[in-house]
Amino acid sequence: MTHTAIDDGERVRAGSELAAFSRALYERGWMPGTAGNLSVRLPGGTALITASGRDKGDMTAEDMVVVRADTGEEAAPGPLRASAETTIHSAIYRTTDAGAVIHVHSPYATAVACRTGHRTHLNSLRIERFELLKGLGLDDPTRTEVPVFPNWPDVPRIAADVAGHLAATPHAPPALLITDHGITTWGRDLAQARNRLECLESICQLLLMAGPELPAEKERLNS
Ligand SMILES: CSCCC(=O)C(=O)COP(=O)(O)O
Ligand SMILES: [Zn+2]
Repeated sequence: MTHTAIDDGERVRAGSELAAFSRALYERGWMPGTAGNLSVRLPGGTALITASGRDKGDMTAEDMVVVRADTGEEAAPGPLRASAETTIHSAIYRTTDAGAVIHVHSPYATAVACRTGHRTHLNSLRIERFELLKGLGLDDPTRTEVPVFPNWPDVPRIAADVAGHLAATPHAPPALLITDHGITTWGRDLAQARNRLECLESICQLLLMAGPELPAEKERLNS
């Protein structure tokens, strides 16, 4: 099967699952005002991703676009445009074995991304000791460094940063933050990516409740 010949039954099944996850994440308040995007890897080097600018609380299987998994190029002409952030999903599919990617603007992770990130440099959020780290599938579940990327207006530039970081960091956690923007997680399927997102959103809530300064923030303030 080539990347343009997607089995229609598979496309509708995957599209229905994407739509259901999107509606559920919207209901939690994590995809306000059309924010966020989700994708799944499909056979034949493709991926299915949410269309750009749609109300994420009102998605159906028809609101999805087939793209090339490795580049994000739309696989066939059609009326819908793929998410404006498709290249970030492609960067993850190119450099990991992820089967699904979720990006949301959930409040606690986004607040931590705002306070930890740098406008022009890659930073990272060190997380230690939280029991919820065990939900991320890490080699060492006692600690991790979640990268925090600059929110370049040119999305492919964010994607290039992400691809470079993941290619150079074999034990990177299945998650990233974009400062002033949001959080992205991935896993073998949407359920695993969503569970990892829940763990990180909860950890970020706890970090914000635990003290006035975040670890990376302290370093940044002292530098
Ligand atoms: C109103 S949110 C601005 C764009 C964004 O950050 C996002 O997550 C949604 O973009 P998409 O093109 O996937 O709708
Ligand atoms: Zn976004």
